[in-house]
Amino acid sequence: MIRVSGLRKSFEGVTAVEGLDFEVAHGEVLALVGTSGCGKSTTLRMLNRLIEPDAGRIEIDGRDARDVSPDALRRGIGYVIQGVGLFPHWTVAQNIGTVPRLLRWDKARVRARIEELLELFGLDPADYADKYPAELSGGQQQRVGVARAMAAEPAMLLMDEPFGALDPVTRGRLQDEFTAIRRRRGITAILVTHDMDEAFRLADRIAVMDAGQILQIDTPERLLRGPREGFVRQFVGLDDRALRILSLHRVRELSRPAADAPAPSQWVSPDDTLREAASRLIWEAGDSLAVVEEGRVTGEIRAEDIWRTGARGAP
Ligand SMILES: Nc1ncnc2c1ncn2[C@@H]1O[C@H](COP(=O)(O)OP(=O)(O)OP(=O)(O)O)[C@@H](O)[C@H]1O
Repeated sequence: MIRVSGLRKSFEGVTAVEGLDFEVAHGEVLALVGTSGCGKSTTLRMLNRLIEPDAGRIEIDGRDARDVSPDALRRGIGYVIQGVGLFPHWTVAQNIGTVPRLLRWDKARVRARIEELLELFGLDPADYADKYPAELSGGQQQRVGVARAMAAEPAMLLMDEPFGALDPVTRGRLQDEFTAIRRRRGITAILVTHDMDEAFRLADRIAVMDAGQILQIDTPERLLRGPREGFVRQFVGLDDRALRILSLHRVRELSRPAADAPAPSQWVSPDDTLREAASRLIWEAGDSLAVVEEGRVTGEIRAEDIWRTGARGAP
């Protein structure tokens, strides 16, 4: 658990962060969003003491960050930065093994962990472990960067635009991998992103920042339904808020019972979002769709239920 209170930082008289207070619970992902220069990266870098705050307190799992040496702190916190920052003269395996080696894990354990992470991120260890960063695509490097940050199973991950500068397909795939790993393992993370869709997709809560302050910190759905200020309204994009709310919910939440049958030609899976189901219903001009798992109908989803979920005042 991370607890930040009264955090401040200025650079030569320019205020970067002004009186930040927030908490991140164990297993929670918090996204920091806001316009360029609002203090997101400075906030992250104070958490791992790459920048020392002018005032305020950072507590990580009950310990004041000032009482832990910067090196020890960073070994316990995975850090992913935009542009990856892999060591170019080290292989993929050496890059991923950096922190475990610093922590003096024995060789076999380091090797096993590297293989496990490469597999988790869809990179076959036999093909990739001994490659150098320059031999990988940008998306593969980015995956290795995230794998490296997670290698020593840190209590916390700080991610600064980890999936930025990728094509939408690769970004989507990495976001899905991150979500899958989170479900399996649990990850406590703070994610800086410029992409609101990414924040809605990955975060449990979102902090909207402006001029070094947090204007509102809330779950994606509460931000969409109740933005408290003009800036937050603008930032979360109210024009398509109904659709954004639908993308936060899954078909399984609204699936009604239906008779067992083979899958018809048009169907959705329980893990599809309501937004995907709505899009398909509009396309098919239908009122309902079969919910299918492993080739059999397991339920039915109705348009009226979906519309109600996206409506103003829905619970
Ligand atoms: N080392 C530094 N020296 C001087 N000013 C700095 C330094 N680091 C950040 N700043 C200033 O502090 C403010 C906040 O910067 P920060 O990088 O935290 O913003 P950001 O929200 O992460 O921006 P972006 O989205 O563009 O990455 C900016 O005005 C920036 O110019």
